[in-house]
Amino acid sequence: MLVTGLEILKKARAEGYGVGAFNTNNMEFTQAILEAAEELRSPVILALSEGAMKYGGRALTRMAVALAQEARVPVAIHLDHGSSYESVLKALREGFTSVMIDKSHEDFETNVRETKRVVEAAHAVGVTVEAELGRLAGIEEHVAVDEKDALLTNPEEARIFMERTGADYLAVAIGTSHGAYKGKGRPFIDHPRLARIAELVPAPLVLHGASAVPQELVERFRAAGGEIGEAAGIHPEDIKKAISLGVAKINTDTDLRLAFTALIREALGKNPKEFDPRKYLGPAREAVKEVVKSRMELFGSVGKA
Ligand SMILES: O=C(COP(=O)(O)O)N(O)CCCCOP(=O)(O)O
Ligand code: NA
Ligand SMILES: [Zn+2]
Repeated sequence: MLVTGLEILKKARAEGYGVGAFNTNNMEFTQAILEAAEELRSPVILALSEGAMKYGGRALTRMAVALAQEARVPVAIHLDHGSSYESVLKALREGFTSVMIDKSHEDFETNVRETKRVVEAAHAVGVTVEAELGRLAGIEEHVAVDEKDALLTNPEEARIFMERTGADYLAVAIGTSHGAYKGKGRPFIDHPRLARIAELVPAPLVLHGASAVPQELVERFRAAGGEIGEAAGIHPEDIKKAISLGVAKINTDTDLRLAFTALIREALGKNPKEFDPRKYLGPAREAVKEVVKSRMELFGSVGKA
């Protein structure tokens, strides 16, 4: 059933498990994510970025909303990284049940003002809001303390920010970053900072840049002809610890992209004569579904629907 992001995340934080927000840009990812959720009886958040909205248009948004309504588990349709009030209004008009307004690159007062404006509009139509405070940045070990402070979420600021904006859940910067290169070896996660934020912010917390970038997937991608450098993601133990400290929404996009692309490269390499897209998109879809299921197991959302 189609529900708001807060309906899913409030329960998750209260009961100490995480729920995956998985990005989709097409039919195969959407099917993989929803099938995984139904098979594991897990709530799930289908995340569409502005790039996805541009790429998939009405075909994507109508499919996502319609399938979410028919789903036998709670599903929220979420605008990921909404960059403007106008972009959020478009998502609200498409029937989204969760919207992110990301003004984390602006100064504090601008972020508060813009986020508050989106909260008023979204709440007026029963949709819940994710905001962001702090700069997503992979923090290398040598980075000076004051530089880390400038980038990562300040716990006291987070409390004031949530009280002044009325946002429903908060994306925090604690060392993660988007993409396949999150830092050398085991990327830095500032768990003590997260614990302080969670003490001051009762709302569900959101972890961006949470993909694991597992080495076996990186190797498989390379073996199939893909080129990728020194890739590293967030260690499963860091995800579990973050959930135990108050993270309720965990964003995964890179791992799905790697799995999908590795399988397509393999299928095309294995059979140069093949030109039926179902023969390479189908196996790729299955690979995405397997990654989604393993993430749900890690987050503890299996059976929580
Ligand atoms: O936090 C994340 C994903 O983190 P990850 O990269 O660790 O999976 N996200 O918010 C997903 C970002 C998706 C960006 O999509 P476009 O390319 O369309 O702009
Ligand atoms: Na988001
Ligand atoms: Zn993100």
